[in-house]
Amino acid sequence: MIRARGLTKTFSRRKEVVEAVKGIDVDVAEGELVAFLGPNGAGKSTTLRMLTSLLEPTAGEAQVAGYDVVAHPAQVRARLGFIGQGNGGGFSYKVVDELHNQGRFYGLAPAVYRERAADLMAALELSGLEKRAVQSLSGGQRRRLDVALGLMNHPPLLFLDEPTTGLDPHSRANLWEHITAMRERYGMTVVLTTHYLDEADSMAERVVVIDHGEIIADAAPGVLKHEHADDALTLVVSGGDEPAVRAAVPDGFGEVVVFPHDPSTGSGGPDGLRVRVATARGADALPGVIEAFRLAGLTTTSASVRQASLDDVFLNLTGRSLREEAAA
Ligand SMILES: Nc1ncnc2c1ncn2[C@@H]1O[C@H](COP(=O)(O)OP(=O)(O)OP(=O)(O)O)[C@@H](O)[C@H]1O
Repeated sequence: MIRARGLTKTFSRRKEVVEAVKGIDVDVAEGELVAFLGPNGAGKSTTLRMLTSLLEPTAGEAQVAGYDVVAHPAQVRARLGFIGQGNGGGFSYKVVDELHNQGRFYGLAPAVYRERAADLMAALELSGLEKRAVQSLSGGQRRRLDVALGLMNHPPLLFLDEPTTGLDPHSRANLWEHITAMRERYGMTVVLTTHYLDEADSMAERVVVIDHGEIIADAAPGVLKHEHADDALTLVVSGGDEPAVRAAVPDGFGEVVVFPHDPSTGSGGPDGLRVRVATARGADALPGVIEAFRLAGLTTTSASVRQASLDDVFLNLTGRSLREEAAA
């Protein structure tokens, strides 16, 4: 559905030159749901705008839905829906008029756009809001209207630029439910950008991590975490000192950190130690560590596994925390 090679965008303004996208190669197969994940300014929107033919690349090429984005922008646009960061709906228009106008824009016959608008309003829980002015909708309703607008031409490919930014967690989850339902219903390929790590992790089948205009990783979230980050086991042990604990950790594990245990915050007694062990597949590895400790005469009084996150992946790849950058 998408094939981009060496896609590049350089903005020049006065003396400032910004290399927003630095020669990315990316393929998206029909039916995939792909999230572009990266910090602010990474180049996600610029990439999307090139792939939707809204912005001409400085170099490189991209075929989208079978057409070259530079040579055949009209054919590309006819085959995609694009939901940008700003709200598409005109503020004072009524919801239903917005949808009908969109249908007219795509050259649909009145009977067709009326039926599609009614259908999409029902599917996206907008029924009853037909006559409401767009400006009176809640943030979540506005975003669902944006999705409806993007789907009026029944596109085989849908692009969403940060669809859930600014929504509360409930509205974000709700919008995701609708996006996945719409995708199944229309068999669409979906490409979106986000800087919400949890969202990319739980919802996307494939995550393309983009930083400083370059793709630095591209795989399923589980694969990224397995390849680029470790789970962390935390055990509280007693019956031995730090050297004994370190010696008891079996070979093949990652970094081992030993802290004095604070008995006021958990089990282990006054002589307990808190041990953090980095490892792949933490849940599977934990029993082996507990058994190795037991054989070394150590007693494990509590244990937990923290699974690697996409933030760990980003941190290991870039030395920076995406979570902290997003918060900043
Ligand atoms: N029209 C423009 N003129 C000059 N620089 C631009 C322009 N558009 C984007 N940029 C710059 O290109 C870089 C990439 O921006 P882009 O909007 O693609 O990032 P992003 O990953 O989508 O970020 P965000 O999550 O904040 O939307 C940034 O440094 C940005 O300031």
